[in-house]
Amino acid sequence: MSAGADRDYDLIVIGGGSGGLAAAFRAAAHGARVALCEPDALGGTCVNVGCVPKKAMWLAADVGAKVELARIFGFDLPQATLDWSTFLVHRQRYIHNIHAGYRRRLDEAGIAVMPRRVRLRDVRTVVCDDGIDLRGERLLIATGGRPLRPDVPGADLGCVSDDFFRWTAPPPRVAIVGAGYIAAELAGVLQALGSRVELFARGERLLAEFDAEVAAQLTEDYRQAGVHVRFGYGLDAIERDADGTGLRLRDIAGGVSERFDAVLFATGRRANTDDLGLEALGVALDAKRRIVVDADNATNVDGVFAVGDVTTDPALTPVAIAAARRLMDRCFAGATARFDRSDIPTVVFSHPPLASVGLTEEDARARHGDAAVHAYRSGFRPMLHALAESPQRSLFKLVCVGEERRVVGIHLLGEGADEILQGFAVALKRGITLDDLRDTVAIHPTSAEEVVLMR
Ligand SMILES: Cc1cc2nc3c(=O)[nH]c(=O)nc-3n(C[C@H](O)[C@H](O)[C@H](O)COP(=O)(O)OP(=O)(O)OC[C@H]3O[C@@H](n4cnc5c(N)ncnc54)[C@H](O)[C@@H]3O)c2cc1C
Ligand SMILES: NC(=O)c1ccc[n+]([C@@H]2O[C@H](COP(=O)([O-])OP(=O)(O)OC[C@H]3O[C@@H](n4cnc5c(N)ncnc54)[C@H](O)[C@@H]3O)[C@@H](O)[C@H]2O)c1
Repeated sequence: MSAGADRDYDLIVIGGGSGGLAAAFRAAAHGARVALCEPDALGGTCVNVGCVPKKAMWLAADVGAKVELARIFGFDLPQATLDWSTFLVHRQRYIHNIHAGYRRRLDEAGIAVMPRRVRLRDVRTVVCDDGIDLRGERLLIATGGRPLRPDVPGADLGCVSDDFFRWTAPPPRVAIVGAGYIAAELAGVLQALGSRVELFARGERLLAEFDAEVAAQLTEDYRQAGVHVRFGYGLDAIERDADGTGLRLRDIAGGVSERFDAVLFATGRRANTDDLGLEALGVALDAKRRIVVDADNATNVDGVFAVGDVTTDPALTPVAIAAARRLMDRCFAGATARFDRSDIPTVVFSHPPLASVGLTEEDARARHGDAAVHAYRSGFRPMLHALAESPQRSLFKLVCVGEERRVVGIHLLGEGADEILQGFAVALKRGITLDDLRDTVAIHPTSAEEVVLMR
């Protein structure tokens, strides 16, 4: 460990989000002297404007939908409408408790927290926005990303996901632009919580990275739930109505949409690499201005590392955390293991949720050839929805390769899929075959049993 002046550290972490905090805690646990620089709320995107408040809204929407099912079953209940201001107290109290937990753990770990925005002065020094220099043997950049707006006239009239988390009531009519994770998630939440939602996708499908059939079933479920989904939409501009009461989308053919109370852009994110002084140090960035890291999360500059959304790694909280912990184990505990980026499971918290691990059928065919790929699917109405005669359907799918039918992809859309996948993701990583699944006795009656009963 380095000796030296007060402001010398073994590690300086820039950014106190998922990756930065995980790194700071792990390095300190190995005995390193750590400084963590974070000008905003601890926890970064995930805790403040990402996974956590999003999941809270998803849970509220899910409860509301279940109340509607309960009314169909015969429970004597009024129509479920959420008073957002009441719920937001619960959501923000939960987040406040996370902040307090981090604060306590940082103090206990002896990590110096600098509530400062910083930039790199040289490969061992960062300068805080109050002019103070900090020196570190190693620098870890974990500055995450921010929402990106499309480059069209009137884009500033629209909102992004950060703004969504400041809303205190659902806008009556919302246009969502985009077709990725955030568009799919917020469309479901807003529709279930009382907005009328129209989703404008520029491509021909939702969730381009996910299995096409499963994404098509989600589109169908959304349409059944009342979400208007439009594909092949070329956005040209956002305009405010002459009387100032609403917003309209103009498409590239000159067509003008209906009136909306809010337009929400879910059109991707941009890495926070501006104003960090990276160019001057020669830190390599890709075309999207993300930091290029190797398998060890090292940049091309010795002693400068990066984790999380600011890098080319998948933008998921558990990825940032796992990469950070492995890196710190290597830096400060002599470990050699690397973060294994294969078969990362993920869930889109849509309504119903879509859980996925491994290869889509399309990817498997491209990688292994058509003849080697065998897809198995089970489309069904989950019991809860069948009882209520609600149209929502589930689609579970397995993608297998070779004679032994090794399972290389599991894609689950439906009630409970978010909680079902984790265990099966372990099995997939262990290299199971279709026969291993079939040899496992089903748990009945569940949705999960469909995974082991597929023929
Ligand atoms: C709406 C939404 C929902 C999401 N839902 C999920 C989900 O359900 N599951 C999931 O796995 N992932 C989800 N994600 C993605 C997840 O939030 C990110 O992958 C994760 O937060 C990345 O962590 P990070 O540490 O790389 O960056 P961040 O969490 O963004 O943290 C970066 C931190 O760096 C700080 N910073 C920036 N510049 C500086 C500077 N110059 N000096 C000092 N500090 C600086 C910022 O203030 C910030 O606190 C979601 C994202 C969004 C936007
Ligand atoms: N449940 C989760 O784990 C979760 C939830 C939310 C976000 N995230 C992470 O955050 C990342 C960012 O989410 P996101 O939904 O913003 O990005 P995304 O990359 O998932 O989707 C962006 C969407 O915007 C569209 N788009 C981009 N530019 C456009 C334009 N000019 N006009 C119209 N459409 C445009 C793209 O075609 C795509 O459909 C995700 O990739 C994911 O890694 C994860």
